[in-house]
Amino acid sequence: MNNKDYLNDFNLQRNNYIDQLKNGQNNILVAIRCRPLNQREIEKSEYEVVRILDERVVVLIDPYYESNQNDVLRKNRNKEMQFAFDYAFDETISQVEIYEKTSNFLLDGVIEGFNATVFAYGATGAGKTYTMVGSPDNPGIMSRTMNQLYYLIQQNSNQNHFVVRVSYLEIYNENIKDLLSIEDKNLDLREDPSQGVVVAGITEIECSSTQEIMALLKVGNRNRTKEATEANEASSRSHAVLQVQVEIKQLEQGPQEEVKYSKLSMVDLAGSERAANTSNRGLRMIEGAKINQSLLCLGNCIQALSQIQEKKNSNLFVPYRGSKLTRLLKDSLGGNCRTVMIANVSPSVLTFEDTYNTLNYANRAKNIKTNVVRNILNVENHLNNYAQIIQNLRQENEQLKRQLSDKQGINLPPINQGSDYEQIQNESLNKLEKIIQKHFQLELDIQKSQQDVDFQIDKINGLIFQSLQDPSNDKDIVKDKIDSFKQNLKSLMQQKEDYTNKYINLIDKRNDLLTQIKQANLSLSNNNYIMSVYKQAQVQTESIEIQYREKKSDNQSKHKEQQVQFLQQQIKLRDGVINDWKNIIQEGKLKNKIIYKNLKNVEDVADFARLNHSTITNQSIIQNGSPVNTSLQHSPKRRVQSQISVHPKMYPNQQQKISQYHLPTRKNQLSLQQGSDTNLPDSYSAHSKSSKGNRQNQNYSPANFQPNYNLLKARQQQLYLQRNQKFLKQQEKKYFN
Ligand SMILES: Nc1ncnc2c1ncn2[C@@H]1O[C@H](COP(=O)(O)OP(=O)(O)OP(=O)(O)O)[C@@H](O)[C@H]1O
Repeated sequence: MNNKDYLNDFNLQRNNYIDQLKNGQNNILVAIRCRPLNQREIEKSEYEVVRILDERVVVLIDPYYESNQNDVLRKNRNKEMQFAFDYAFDETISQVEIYEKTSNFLLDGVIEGFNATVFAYGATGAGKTYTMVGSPDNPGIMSRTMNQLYYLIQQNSNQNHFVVRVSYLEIYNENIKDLLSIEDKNLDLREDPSQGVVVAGITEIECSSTQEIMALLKVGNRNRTKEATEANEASSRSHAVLQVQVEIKQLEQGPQEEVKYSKLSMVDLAGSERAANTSNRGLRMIEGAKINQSLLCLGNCIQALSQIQEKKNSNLFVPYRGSKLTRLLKDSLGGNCRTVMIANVSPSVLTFEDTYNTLNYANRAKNIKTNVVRNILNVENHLNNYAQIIQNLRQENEQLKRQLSDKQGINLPPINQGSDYEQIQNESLNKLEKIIQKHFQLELDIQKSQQDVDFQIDKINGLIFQSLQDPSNDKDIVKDKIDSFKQNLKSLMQQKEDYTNKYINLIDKRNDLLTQIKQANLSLSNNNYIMSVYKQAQVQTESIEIQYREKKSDNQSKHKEQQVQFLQQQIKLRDGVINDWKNIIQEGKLKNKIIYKNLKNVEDVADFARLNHSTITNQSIIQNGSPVNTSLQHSPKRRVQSQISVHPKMYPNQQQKISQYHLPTRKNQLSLQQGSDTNLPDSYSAHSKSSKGNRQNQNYSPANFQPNYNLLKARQQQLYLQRNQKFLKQQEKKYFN
């Protein structure tokens, strides 16, 4: 097989592998990126010990090979070590190419609900941050990935609705810190049954463009823990994790709404160098140890996961809990996740040990069992070619440098050309940043005071309610207590109003801030930056407000529940009272019957009836018959007549007479008693059993005064209900005013 064939073979294998990754059969792609020698390294005339071949093989030349022959530990190392990866990139690879080859394919899965993770691994100064974040002119994987994500979202927006939320955190010395929050506190990890691993209380910002996310990253990166080490002037001492949560909702839903979630994690790991290598002591050394601990744990997890894949044995233990980093990335590494690791190395001879460690680490993650031996043969051929090319380029480079310095009159522009403009911009930026932070700090302070007052108001309201609820409390004591509570409430309400007004004023002033930002005429990137500072602060105050409202509505619903319980008790009480009254009514009805039966004269009937019917004045009811003349309603006694019923069948011709009936005098009461005679059956008769009697007197017979029990009952019930209502009103007044 010639070189061309085996290259084609390589590419074919790689494409197949990426296809398998896309289909979920594999879960990790490992790439190596070797950066160019930096200025310092060139100045020190350091030479390169790394060669990259065919975008796949890394050859590492051991500079200490000869001297190590006496070292027992290093004796078996080869002079040239070869490693094969899915991709290996040399210093000529552009930011866009590296993105397109390693990460672009992940995005199709992300908008389908699959998790994806991209790591940058490597020693300090090897180029991790450059690969992940890049520079404004040459953005790295994070920004390009987000661009593609928003592009795909736009392409799919007619089928799905997407929400993108971003959080940015760092893990420093095994502590998690929110990089998008002003508050400097450690956050906890929690395992949520539906959402997987979550960082409790982290700021999540909904973003709609890459620019917004990059501006947030800029803010976050400023908060990141950095220190100068010997190897890197601005060495990141923490692992930085940018997590992008994507919520995918189908626009046309069936009866059951389906929402997919995916998490895209982009991780810029802390330098993997050994603590000894950077001459670090004390705290720096502890940092180094912690960094190494979590990276080791990450390596163990990756190895366990690849073994699960290899052996098809899902029972193998994955030590996620060994570090915060692996706990956080648990569902990004395992399950439905596709992981890309970009291991960064420096070609310099001085970093040989770090490079060797990095390549071994990456190799553990991706132990490609392809025909390495055959490749090595070809590698050696290539190696010679590459060495020659590099030699040529070096010479060319030196020549150009000499030409440049020989040229008279050409002064390279100073690096800080245009510094006046930059200085003004920076000053404005700093000034605006301070103003924004001061403003939002004030908002936060007012918000907190307002919430404190609100909390006290709720507390007092609760106390009032409690005092009212306890029936055993002495009424006067309760009244005194409530009066003093009310006094407090009044002053608190006043305070609350003052704070609310101040808060409203501050919110109005946000517009002034925005105008100030506009008037500062900042460059586009500075403007983006300051707007993200503004947005971050705004989101923070708003999220505190939302958190408070949620807490308050929780409290309110608890309070409402208490009130409902109390009212339910009241209803029970009322039902009990009504039942009691119903029984009394029943009893009263029976009693009435008995009383009516025992009434001795019409006067008594009238009095009793009046007692029970005092408010019914205009109704004339004859039971089962026609109404009695209602013209006789002047005196209470006459009124009684209108309510007395006579059976129409008994006295068909006497209706008129009855209607003209005048209440009997004392004189004829006797005769009524003696000569009572009616043909009324028992059910209609008030008290007479006799069917004989004088027709003359029958008008005066008590039998004619049949009481309307239904009416009585209705009236009684009406009265009792009125009394109950009055009672309930009194109760309400007592408890709620
Ligand atoms: N591929 C590259 N091309 C050009 N310059 C690079 C490249 N990679 C890294 N650099 C430069 O090397 C320096 C160190 O890189 P970087 O800060 O990315 O390292 P790092 O691995 O993130 O280090 P640390 O772990 O200490 O944060 C930077 O000045 C960066 O611009």
